[in-house]
Amino acid sequence: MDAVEKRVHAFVRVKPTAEFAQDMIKFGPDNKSIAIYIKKDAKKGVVNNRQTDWAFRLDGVLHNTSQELAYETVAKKVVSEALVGYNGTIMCYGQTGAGKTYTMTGATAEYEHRGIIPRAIHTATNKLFVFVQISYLEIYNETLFDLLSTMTSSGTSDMQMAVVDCPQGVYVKGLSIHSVSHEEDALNLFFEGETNRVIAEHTLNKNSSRSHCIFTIYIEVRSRFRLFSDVKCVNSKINLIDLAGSERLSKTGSEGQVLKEATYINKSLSFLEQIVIALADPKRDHIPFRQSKLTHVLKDSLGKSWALQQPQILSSLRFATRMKWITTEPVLNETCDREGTVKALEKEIILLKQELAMHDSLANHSLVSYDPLTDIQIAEIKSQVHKYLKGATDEIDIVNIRQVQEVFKQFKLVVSQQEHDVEARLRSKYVLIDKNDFAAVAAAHKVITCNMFWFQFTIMKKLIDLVHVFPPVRKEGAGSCLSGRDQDIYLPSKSQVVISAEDLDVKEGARNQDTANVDAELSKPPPMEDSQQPSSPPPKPVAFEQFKEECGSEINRIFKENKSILLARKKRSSTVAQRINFIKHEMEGIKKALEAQKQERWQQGEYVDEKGQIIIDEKEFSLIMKLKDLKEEYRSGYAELQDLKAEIQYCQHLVDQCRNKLVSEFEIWYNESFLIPKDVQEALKPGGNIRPGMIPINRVMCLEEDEQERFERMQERTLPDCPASVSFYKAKMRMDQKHTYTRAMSSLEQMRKKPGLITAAGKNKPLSFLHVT
Ligand SMILES: Nc1ncnc2c1ncn2[C@@H]1O[C@H](COP(=O)(O)OP(=O)(O)OP(=O)(O)O)[C@@H](O)[C@H]1O
Repeated sequence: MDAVEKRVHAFVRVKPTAEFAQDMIKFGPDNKSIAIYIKKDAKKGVVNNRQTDWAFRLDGVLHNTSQELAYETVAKKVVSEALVGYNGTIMCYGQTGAGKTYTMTGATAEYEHRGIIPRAIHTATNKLFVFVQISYLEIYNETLFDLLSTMTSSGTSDMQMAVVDCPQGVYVKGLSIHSVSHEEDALNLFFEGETNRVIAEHTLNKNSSRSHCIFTIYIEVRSRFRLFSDVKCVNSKINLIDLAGSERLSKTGSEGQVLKEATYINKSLSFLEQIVIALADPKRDHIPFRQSKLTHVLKDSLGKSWALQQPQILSSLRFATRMKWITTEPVLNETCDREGTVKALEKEIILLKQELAMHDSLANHSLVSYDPLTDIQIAEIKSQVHKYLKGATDEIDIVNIRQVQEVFKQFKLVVSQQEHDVEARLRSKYVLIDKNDFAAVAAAHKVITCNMFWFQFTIMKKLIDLVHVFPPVRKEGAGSCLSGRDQDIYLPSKSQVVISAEDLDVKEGARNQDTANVDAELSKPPPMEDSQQPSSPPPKPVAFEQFKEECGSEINRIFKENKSILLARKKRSSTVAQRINFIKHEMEGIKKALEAQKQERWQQGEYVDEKGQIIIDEKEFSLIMKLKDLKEEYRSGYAELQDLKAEIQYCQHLVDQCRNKLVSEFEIWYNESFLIPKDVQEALKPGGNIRPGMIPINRVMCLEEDEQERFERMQERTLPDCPASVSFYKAKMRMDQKHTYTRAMSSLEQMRKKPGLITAAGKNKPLSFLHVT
C-alpha cells in the first residue's frame, strides 16, 4: 500500500442547491481551491476596510458529488490504513443543515445514498482475519452519552462515564464496546444508536444536531498464521465524527436551553479550533486537549501520535485549511495477543514438564515397566485413541514406551478397520471387477485355466500352410458388432488375428488369390488341411453365445449385473433431474408472486413494528416459507444428482471393463478352441517338441498389464523345458496406432527369416514377441 499519510487532509463538500451563489463562490480548475467574493456593504460607508475576497487551498472540493465518490475521496484510504494498524479520524464540520449527517450517515431511504459510516463498516467487516468492535458516543452539553448502552435503552447518560487518560491512550470509561462478527451486526448497532439518538432527543428535549457524535470502529488484525507462542496482532480504530452545527451565538439570537446548547457547542468547537492551531504550530509543547470532552476524547486521534451565511462558511473553511497544516506521526499499533501468548506458553510448559517427568521416570526406572500391558491398560489406550480421533480430547496419556507402541498399534487398527469398512461398503454397492476377481473367475473355468497355459504357446505348427491359403491383409477393418441383445459387445475384426502371407514370406501362389474374395475369405473359417484341425469353426456370433454359456458365463453375469446397476442409476438420475427442473420452475413462479406482493405492499404503504421490521401479510409469509422449503429441496436434489453422476461414471467404467474383458476372453477362447491344430497344442506342452520353423501367430490377447507380466514370467519359466533355445524379445507397442502397427509388422518381417514364435498382440495392449531360434 501507499506510504501512510502524515498530513491531515481537508476537503470541502458543497451541498447542492438551486440557489447556489455562483457569482460569489468559485472553485479552482483543479477542484482543490475555493474562492469567495463578497460585495462591499454599501451601508458601511465610503471608508470600508472589510475584506471581500478569500481564497482557500484544500485537498479537494466536492461539489455535486455522489456519496460513493465522497467515500472514495475522503474515507477509503483512512479505512484501509486502519486495516493495517493506523488510527484514523474523519470529522464533519459545518453549519447546521450543511450536510454533515448526510455525509457521515447518509440518507436511510436509498441504499446508494448511504454515508461514510455504513461504507466503512462494510469494508472493515468483510476482511478476513479482522475482528471488529463498535462504540457510539454522543457528547451533548459536555455530557457523555452511550448511544449503544444496554442499560439505558434511550441512550441516556450513565453517570459513571468519563474520559480517562492511561498509558495506552485515552478511553471513555463506561462506554460500551460491542463485538461484531458480520456487517449486519454492525449496521444493526449503528441504527440502534441512531434510534437512541432520536429517542433521547425527545425524552431530554435536546436537539440531535446540537450534539457531537463519535462512531468508533475498533479493528484488530491478527496474523494469518498463528505461530505457537507468537500471536501477532495490530489494533487500530477509526473515529467517524458528526460534529454539531457551528452557528454563531449572535446569529442564533438564542436564549434558554438553545443558548446553553449553542454555548457548549461553540466552546467545544473553539477548543477544537485551538487544538488545531496548537497542533499546527511545531513550537507548541502543550496542547490543551482536556479543555473540552470532545478534544479530550479525540486526543489519540488528533495528537502528535496524530468557515450561506458568509461568516460560518468562512470559519469552516478557515478551520479546514488549518487542519491541513497539522502533521501527525502515524504509529503502527502492533501488539501481541498477550492472552494467546500466555496460553500457548502455558501449554508448552505443561508439555515440557511431561517430557521431563517421562525422562526422569525412565532414568529412575521407577515407572518403566517391562511387563506387557494388561487388557485393561490396552482398553484404556484404545478408548483414548478413539476419543482423540473423534476430537473429544487433545492428548493421550503416555508414560512409557510400551504405551507409545500400543498407541501406534491402536491407530493402525483403526486405519485398517476403516479401509475394510470402505471396501465392504463398495462391495455391497457394486460388483467389483478387479484383477483378482478376473483371475478368480478365470481360474474357475477349466478351459480358461488350461488356456492360460496355452496363451504362452499359441503356435500353430501348420500355420504356414494355413497362411498359404489366407489372403494378404488388405485392411485393418473396423470391428464387427454382434447383433441382437449383445449389440454393445465389440468383436475385433478378423484382420487383427491374421498375419499376412506376404509378411510371412509364403509361396507366391498363395498371394495370387483373387483379392475380390478377401472379405469373403476373411469371414470364412480358415481351412485346415490337417486332419486334426477342427473341420469348420462356427461363426463368431454363434460361438459367442456358446462362449457365454460355457466359460464366459461368470464374466457375462457380472457384465449384465453391472449393466443393470448402471441403467438403474441412469434412470434415477433422470427422475431426479426432472424433479429439480420442476422445483426450479415452481421457485420461479413463487419469486414472481412474491415480487407482485412486494409491489402491492409498497403501493399500499408498509407497516413497521416497534423494531422497525416490516410487517407482511399471511400470504406473503406462506410464499416465503414455501420458497425456503423449495430451496432446501432443490439443494438436496442437486446434491443427490451430483452423487448419482459420480456413481454413473464409476459404473460405466466397470461396465466398459467387463465388456472389454468379455470380448478379449472370447477371442482367446475362439482362437484356441477352433483355430489351433491339436498337434501344435501337443508340441507346446512341457516336453513337447517345438521345432525351428514353427511360425508365429499374432493373436489378440487383451490382457491387463500385470497379467501380461505374469504371462511373460511364465514363459520364461516354461521355455527352458523346450528343446529349442529360446530368446525373448519384447516390444511395448500399441496396436491402435497405424504406424505402430506397421512397426510391429516390420518387426515380424525381420523375424520371419528366423524360425520362431510370436505371441500376444492386442488392441491397446503391449505387444510381445517370443522368438525361438
Ligand atoms: N450532498 C447532499 N446531497 C443531497 N442532499 C443533501 C446533501 N447534503 C445535505 N443534504 C440534505 O440536506 C438536509 C440537511 O442535511 P444534514 O441533516 O446532513 O445536515 P447537518 O449538517 O447534519 O445538520 P445538523 O448540524 O443540523 O445536524 C438533509 O435533508 C439532507 O438529506
